[in-house]
Order: sequence, then C-alpha cells, then structure tokens
Amino acid sequence: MSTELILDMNGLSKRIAALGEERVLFSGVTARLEQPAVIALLGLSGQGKSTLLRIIGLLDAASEGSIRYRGRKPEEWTSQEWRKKVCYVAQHAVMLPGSVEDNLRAVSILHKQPFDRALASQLLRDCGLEHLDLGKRASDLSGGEKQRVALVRSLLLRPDILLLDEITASLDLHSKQAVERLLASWHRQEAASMIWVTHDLKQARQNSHKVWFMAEHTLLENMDTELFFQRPDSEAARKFLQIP
Ligand SMILES: Nc1ncnc2c1ncn2[C@@H]1O[C@H](COP(=O)(O)OP(=O)(O)OP(=O)(O)O)[C@@H](O)[C@H]1O
Repeated sequence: MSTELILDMNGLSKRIAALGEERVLFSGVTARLEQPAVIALLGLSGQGKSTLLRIIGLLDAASEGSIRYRGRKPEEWTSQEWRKKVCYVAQHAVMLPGSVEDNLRAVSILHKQPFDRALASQLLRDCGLEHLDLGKRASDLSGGEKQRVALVRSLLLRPDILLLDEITASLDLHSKQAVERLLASWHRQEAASMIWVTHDLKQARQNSHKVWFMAEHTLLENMDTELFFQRPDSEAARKFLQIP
C-alpha cells in the first residue's frame, strides 16, 4: 500500500505551570504520521498524551517545536480548515444545545457542507446507537451515548486524521466493540489515519499498526505495535507492559 506523509512533528515541547512553578510536561517529541495508519498513543497517566493530541488538533499550543499537516504549518491554514481535517474527539464529549440531530448538523453548518443524514444514521447504528431518537435532547444522553454522538459528529467531517482521546472509556463491552469495528472499517474505507489514546492495552494491540509510547517526559518509543508489545526497547515500556 502506498503511504503519504501527512503529519510531521518536530521537537515539540510543552511547559506547564504547576504549584506556581513551571515544569516540562514533555519535550523533544518528534514523529511522522504516514497515511493511512492507526497509532496507539500509550503511556502512564499524566505523561501529556491528551495535551499532545490537543496540540496536534490546534486546541492547545506547544511551547517549542513545529508541526506540519501536509507540509504546511498551522499559520498556513485557517484554524477551521486544520480542525476539519485533523479532528480531536474528546473523552468527555461536549454537546451543543438542542437535539442529537442539531448536534450532528452543527458540523455541516460550521463547515458549509451538506448534512448527510443517511450516513449519520448509518454511523449511529454502527456504533450501537440504533435505538437513539435523533430528536432527543442531547443534554439528556448518557455519558457513553454522548461519546458516540461526538464521534459520529466528527466522522461526518471525513477528517484525514482522527485524534481519539479515550473515546471508549465509558462504554460497556458491547458498545466498545461496536466502536472498534466502526473505526476499523472507517479506516479501511476512508483511508483515515488515527492517533488513539487508550489505557486499554488489548484495544491498542488489536487496533493499531504502531505505538507511540510516552514516558520520561518525551515520546520514548515509536515502533510497530507487535514489536512494542513483544520486545519494547526501554525499561519504562517493559515496566508499563509488565514484561519481566
Ligand atoms: N495548560 C496546562 N496547564 C497546567 N497543567 C496542565 C496543562 N495542560 C496539561 N496540564 C497537566 O499536565 C498533566 C498531563 O495531562 P494530560 O491529560 O495531557 O496527560 P495524559 O497522559 O493524557 O493523562 P491521562 O492518561 O490521565 O489522561 C496533567 O497533570 C494536567 O493537569
């Protein structure tokens, strides 16, 4: 399969203020994303995985370093264009006022593209929300329903890169598997790439081609998924995977 470089990160760092002092959350994060690929972004809590995703999605700013999507820096895009193509899906989905359908339509309105109702219904069915009434108030949905509606809302944009931040964290097993199947077929059909933060190692192993592992305040490992799970390079990764 031919691949194409779509995202290029060079020397990204993030400094944060903690207890009145500045500290480095991570630095020297350099990696490239070839399309189409699914990356599992792994690491212990607090390593900055969500922050890195948010930087890639232009929802947070790096302290240093550069990032390019299709060879162009953020300044060479409007942020709306970038966010349409490189789309962040949060763990705690934010619903807009109004119905489920209003929420799904919102992206079409924002990006001035027709609303594909048939696709929206299909995607909702595929992620286990076949029972959901599109007229239901979005604020009345459960956490897991909101997560999936937010995912569908992002898929309707047909982004090149999906930044998935623990999006199955509040789902039961059945719904989680439905979402995994949906994303696998979406990846195949749309050639969409994904950077997927998860604490579910089985999910990461089954659904990704590569692992980016964050530890020691940087992107410590970047390798094929099976190799990472069998023979990671670093002591930190062996400890993380509980490999003796
Ligand atoms: N702008 C900021 N200012 C202050 N602290 C921040 C900022 N951004 C992130 N942090 C802190 O940095 C740490 C890492 O956050 P982040 O959510 O990115 O880590 P994570 O690896 O995704 O963790 P988890 O796996 O628990 O979700 C957290 O303690 C968070 O509060």
